[in-house]
Amino acid sequence: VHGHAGRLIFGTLNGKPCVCMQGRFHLYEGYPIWKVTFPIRIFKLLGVQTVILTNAAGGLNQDYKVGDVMLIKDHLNLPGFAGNNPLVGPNEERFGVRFPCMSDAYDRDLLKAAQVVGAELGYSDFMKEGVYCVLGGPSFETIAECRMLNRLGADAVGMSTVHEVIVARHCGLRVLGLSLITNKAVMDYESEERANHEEVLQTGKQRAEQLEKLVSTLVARVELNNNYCGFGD
Ligand SMILES: O=P(O)(O)O[C@H]1O[C@H](CO)[C@@H](O)[C@H]1O
Ligand SMILES: Nc1nc2[nH]cnc2c(=O)[nH]1
Repeated sequence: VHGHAGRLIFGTLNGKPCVCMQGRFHLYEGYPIWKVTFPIRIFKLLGVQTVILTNAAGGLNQDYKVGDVMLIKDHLNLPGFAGNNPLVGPNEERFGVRFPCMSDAYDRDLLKAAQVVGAELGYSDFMKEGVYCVLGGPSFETIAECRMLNRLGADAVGMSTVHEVIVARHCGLRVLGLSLITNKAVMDYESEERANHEEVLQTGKQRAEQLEKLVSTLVARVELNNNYCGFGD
């Protein structure tokens, strides 16, 4: 998508071997869903154990402000309700089971670790925890859709992440998800606000440094055998 470099960056972050996707594929670009999630399986084959997925999202929760960072505790896969799931088709037994569990999709220890690191960095005021809902896009939501999603239990809405999470969990990767609330979803017919991609990019730039700090500090604490040091004891 415009503004996504489309590169894989290999290196070390705070001493930990990492690969970063500079950009991602989206359903609305016309890719089949298996292609959208293909990089996750490549990461698995490269030996990756933990994935940190980030996104820009519209805030549905009325308590959220633009610039908040929501730790994803769960998701609503709306395209999945209509059969659009990246695991549809013959199951690749090399990666995982036919019917993977999703009630533990977002790793609770990693989420706790992100909260601890966020608090240490002084970010608690803008850190939240909530439910992310994926839609196909590329059109932003109508007012009625935003109201419905909020009633269904979604705190933020976007057009990515969930498919990658499903494939990551299928092959046993641990997942942390972070949504940057780049705009407030319009829920009121009197509102003059209009969702737009420019605001999304602008909010992203404003929080970029703090998000980098949050992720790099967290990565420093993740042990390669998937245990964590410094948390829960
Ligand atoms: O989810 P990411 O890729 O962060 O981007 C979000 O922002 C874009 C819309 O402005 C859409 O691509 C939506 O999914
Ligand atoms: N669907 C959707 N995706 C977004 N990405 C960033 N903001 C939004 C939004 O309001 N809605």
